Amino acid sequence: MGVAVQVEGLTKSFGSQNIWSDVTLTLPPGEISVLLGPSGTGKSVFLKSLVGLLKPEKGSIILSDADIVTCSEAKLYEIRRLFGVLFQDGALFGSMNLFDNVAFPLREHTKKSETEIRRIVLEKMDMVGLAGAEGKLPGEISGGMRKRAGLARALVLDPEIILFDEPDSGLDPVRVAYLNQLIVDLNAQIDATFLIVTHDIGTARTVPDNLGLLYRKHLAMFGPREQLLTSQEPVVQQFLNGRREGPIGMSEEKDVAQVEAEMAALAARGGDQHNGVGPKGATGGDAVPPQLEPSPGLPERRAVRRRQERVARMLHTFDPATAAAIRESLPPDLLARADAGVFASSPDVAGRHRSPDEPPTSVLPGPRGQW
Ligand SMILES: Nc1ncnc2c1ncn2[C@@H]1O[C@H](COP(=O)(O)OP(=O)(O)OP(=O)(O)O)[C@@H](O)[C@H]1O
Repeated sequence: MGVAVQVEGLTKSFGSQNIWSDVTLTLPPGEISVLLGPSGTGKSVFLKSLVGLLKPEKGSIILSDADIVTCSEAKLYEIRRLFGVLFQDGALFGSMNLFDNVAFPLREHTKKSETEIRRIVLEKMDMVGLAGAEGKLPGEISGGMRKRAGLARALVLDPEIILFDEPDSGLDPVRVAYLNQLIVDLNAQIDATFLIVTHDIGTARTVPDNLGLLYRKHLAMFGPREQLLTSQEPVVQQFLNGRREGPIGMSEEKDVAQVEAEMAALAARGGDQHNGVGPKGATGGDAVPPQLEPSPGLPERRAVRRRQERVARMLHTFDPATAAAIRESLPPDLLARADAGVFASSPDVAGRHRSPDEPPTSVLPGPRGQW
């Protein structure tokens, strides 16, 4: 099973430019989480902080009993081996064929024999659907295949956490659909903790167990997918529906009067309509579409039952819309226990973005009514 990553009070600046402050969330072990946010809100900076490539000034990132922010270089080197990272372009070496690209971490970081390396590389390339393409150069294959090769390389050291930086970038919608299925299939096979940064709303709606949104230098919200998909927060609704009307402007936030006028016009038109990126948003129709399941023949995702137990414990803390959506995902035994109040005093709310005592729908600090 993958490990949990507990981020607490994380703050990162470059000189006088604050990127984000006080980011607190837990990536539950083995679950798939998606982090959304307008361009430039620091999603990539967050990923780089998780692997210790950037040092936040404040806060902690705890996994496997170590704090990535403050641990020694030697410990960081050890911890990094728990991570696999899929960079945006696959980050392949152009002069090496796919076999050598995928074998690279094994040759760099292990003392395995070439026979063993060959077995592992072929197994991982098969897992990502690239069997037979070992001899190709990155320049000879499509963008989708390059992503798959990058993913195979991210898998070779058997990571417990995999970070995906915009896996859908540059891919057509069909390739994105295949890649999303591959991500879910891999999660079922290896049960590692996944964090995906994406702008793709269809991915955000259908792939993850948990969703988060970075906005205005803070984590606006992070929680079970149902919490964001049913959220009435204007910024969350605007983002998940990919529309212009709302607090998020072209390059900065808009003023209150403009947002109010836009929202009134939107309501007059009947709210969010189908926008071609998936089922309707929170104000209409199916706000919480079914989550992608592993392909036939693959094992069930072990994270599913763990997550059901986790969210059943949190059920009493959610607003009615979120609780109703979560109830639909729970098996009868857990529902019965939740309704009997068995979990009511449980402190276990992993995946929260704030303390258990605060309402889970609380969002950004900031002047009331600004968005
Ligand atoms: N090494 C660095 N030094 C200084 N500033 C940086 C550095 N890395 C990132 N930044 C700044 O941090 C901000 C956030 O960048 P980041 O790439 O994390 O955003 P993002 O949310 O991933 O954006 P996008 O969705 O467009 O990929 C940007 O203003 C960027 O210029």
